[in-house]
Amino acid sequence: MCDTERIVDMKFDRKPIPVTDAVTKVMEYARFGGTEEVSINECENRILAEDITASHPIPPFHKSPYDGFALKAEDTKEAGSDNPVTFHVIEQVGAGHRASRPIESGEAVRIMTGAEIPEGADCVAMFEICQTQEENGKSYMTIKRQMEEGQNVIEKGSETSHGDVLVEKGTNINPGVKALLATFGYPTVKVGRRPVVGLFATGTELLDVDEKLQPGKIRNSNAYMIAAQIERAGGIVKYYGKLEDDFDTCYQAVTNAFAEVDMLITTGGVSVGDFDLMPEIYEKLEAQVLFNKIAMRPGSVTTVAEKDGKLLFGLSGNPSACYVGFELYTFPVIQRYSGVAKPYHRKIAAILGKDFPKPNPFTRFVRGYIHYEEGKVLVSPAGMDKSAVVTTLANTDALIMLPGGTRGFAAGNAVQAILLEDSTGQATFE
Ligand SMILES: Nc1nc2c(c(=O)[nH]1)N[C@H]1C(S)=C(S)[C@@H](COP(=O)(O)OP(=O)(O)OC[C@H]3O[C@@H](n4cnc5c(N)ncnc54)[C@H](O)[C@@H]3O)O[C@H]1N2
Ligand code: MOO
Ligand SMILES: [Mg+2]
Repeated sequence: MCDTERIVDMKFDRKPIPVTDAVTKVMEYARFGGTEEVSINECENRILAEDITASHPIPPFHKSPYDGFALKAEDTKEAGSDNPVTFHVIEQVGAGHRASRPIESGEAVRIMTGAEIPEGADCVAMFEICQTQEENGKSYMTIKRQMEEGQNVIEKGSETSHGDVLVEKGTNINPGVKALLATFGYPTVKVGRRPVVGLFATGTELLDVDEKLQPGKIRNSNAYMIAAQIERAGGIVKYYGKLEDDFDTCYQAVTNAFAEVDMLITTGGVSVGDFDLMPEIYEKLEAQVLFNKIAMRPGSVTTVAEKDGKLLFGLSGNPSACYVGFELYTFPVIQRYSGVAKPYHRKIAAILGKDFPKPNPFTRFVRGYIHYEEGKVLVSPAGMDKSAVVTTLANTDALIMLPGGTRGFAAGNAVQAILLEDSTGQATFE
């Protein structure tokens, strides 16, 4: 048998594997990309590579939650509506300042929100319940209510103690995490490196976004879509442009790019057509094909190969198949590289919002969107459900995962929805 016949034979000899097996195979080659130190100003949506530990208690001192007077509660024990008790106001303390001396019985300090409670004081009476007067150049304050020890005092360490682990490594840095980094004095933070993900679109039919439509041609939408998916997943896009379906050009371009990136994505040319060149390219590259057929729709032809520990993702050319293939197989690899503790998209139980009567011989990932009704989470198909469809994707933020061997679903049925725009994640695919 000559080489061409052998390759052609291999092309058609594809054994579909279950989705979970495909995910497992890919993740065997997914690795953590190491760490780097970034400024607090540039760490949004990066992944913590160190635990955030309280470097001091919060608050770091007993502090006042109100503007008022700090005093000894004991001094108010006789106070009542008919029995005002008067205090000598010895000084005024704003946030950022401290009282110059401890207070004595009968004394009060005018204190502002956020200021340290003076030594000797054990409560704060809000301005609203106090009356003030001046006499002979001295300030006095009168109160007609009893105060309790500890009243209106935020105790040192009441929020968190020194040494508490507050955010674990592997967590996405959101605005709240940034607040903690600043609180505990982290001008820089250790995060996971982001992978450089190379990207090619293949297909002689592809036009650039600024080109006029021509007979038989279409604009290259997958490159823009995948670039945005890479960024949404936390990767750095290295777009190499589009390639015509010519073996030597494609082989050379893929070989060169593969050496420069942490992983490479191609779209198109993975099926069995005369101009589907990717199978031959993997062969010539001597890459190990992990799978080239998956028991799923869309994206059954999604192919993943490995060479020297790096992954090549051969995503389908059909836009919906390409989109789904990325979210199932490339997304968790990018997440793992970046150090995300839970690298898979979060899957939730939801109620199907519209009928989906199509039978599902294989696991089907219907592009859908989440909505809420009467406190319930619903997910509805976003539109036409064909592999070649592009328009439905604009309205997609979830994939409705319908098991193989089912005969269609009706509105109201319980289904599983894979959330594409939720950074919580989950530790396993299932
Ligand atoms: N005889 C068979 N034919 C096909 C099979 C099969 O098993 N046997 N599988 C079908 C399935 S399923 C899919 S999915 C497609 C996969 O095709 P390829 O991945 O080889 O992609 P292409 O042939 O290059 O293109 C398919 C389709 O997508 C359009 N396309 C390609 N690139 C882009 C892009 N960057 N932006 C927008 N659209 C793009 C292309 O024009 C084609 O229409 O194969 C089936 N065939
Ligand atoms: O791979 Mo194709 O997308 O199954 O439709
Ligand atoms: Mg094809």
